[in-house]
Amino acid sequence: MSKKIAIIGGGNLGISIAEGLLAGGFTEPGNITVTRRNLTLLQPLSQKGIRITSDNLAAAQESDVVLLAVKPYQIKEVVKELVPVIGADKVVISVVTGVSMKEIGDELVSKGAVPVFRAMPNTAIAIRESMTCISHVNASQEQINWVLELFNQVGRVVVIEEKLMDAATVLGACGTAYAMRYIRANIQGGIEIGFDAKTASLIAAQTVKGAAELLLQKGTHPEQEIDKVTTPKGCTIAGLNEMEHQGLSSSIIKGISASFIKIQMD
Ligand SMILES: NC(=O)C1=CN([C@@H]2O[C@H](COP(=O)(O)OP(=O)(O)OC[C@H]3O[C@@H](n4cnc5c(N)ncnc54)[C@H](O)[C@@H]3O)[C@@H](O)[C@H]2O)C=CC1
Ligand SMILES: O=C(O)[C@@H]1CCC=N1
Repeated sequence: MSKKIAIIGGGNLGISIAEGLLAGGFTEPGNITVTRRNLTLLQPLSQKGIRITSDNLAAAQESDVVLLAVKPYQIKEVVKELVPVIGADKVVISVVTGVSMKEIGDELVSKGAVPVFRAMPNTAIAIRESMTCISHVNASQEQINWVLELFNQVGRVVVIEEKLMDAATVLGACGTAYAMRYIRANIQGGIEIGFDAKTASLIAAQTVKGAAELLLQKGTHPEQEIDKVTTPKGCTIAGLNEMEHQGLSSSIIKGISASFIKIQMD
């Protein structure tokens, strides 16, 4: 029988997850409940048959899987609220940045060995192109398989040690924003060299998508693919070297480190 899923915190990510599960046909709309305090922004989900409510307790009680998608500073209050209805028969999945499975488990200690997962997806989950990193504790192989299948439905998934979860947040979740900024810079450059914004956007986005698919489908290394493009004395290497002279790779590496340090500090 299909599991019922409660997404607690229907914001950017919570809504994207609900949309991705629906788009992939992973479960029927009626098996998904999304909660937030102000329901107005959840109306579009409701129109697709997803249940919406501001009642976290009822949503969790009626569900087999409780997916926590609130902000880090909100999670302890939410988990405390849900303690009466969470037990070892339920699966808790947290997508909350920087909050460990132990911190969540400690709030549930009175309920025994509750299966807790951490999942770090990104907003591309809405179109089933997420990269999701998963860690877990107290979970059976069946529960692990189900959670992996859930996130496989909405992109690619990899199991990691929890100690890498902050790094996963940066590379795999913040990474969507980094990629968007790179694409936007290409659009700005494209306009400067003559394209209208719409054409520049199409070319820039598809070119980045194609580059990523080359790596994902062929399993090659970026430098192998770069060598196929950089004709000797050609225009590509002239532009690429100028970007490196301006600090392209170094700025990205420093930015990733800055995001990581921010998580570690919070
Ligand atoms: N946005 C992203 O790309 C990613 C976000 N995350 C993590 O996911 C979590 C959510 O992030 P966003 O969706 O961006 O934030 P958000 O602020 O858009 O969503 C949080 C939602 O939780 C709701 N909420 C707060 N307290 C609540 C309560 N007591 N009961 C019910 N709902 C409540 C808020 O109304 C809001 O809609 C954060 O912990 C974030 O670090 C992780 C990976 C990617
Ligand atoms: O920026 C943030 O804190 C969250 C975590 C990853 C994406 N958004």
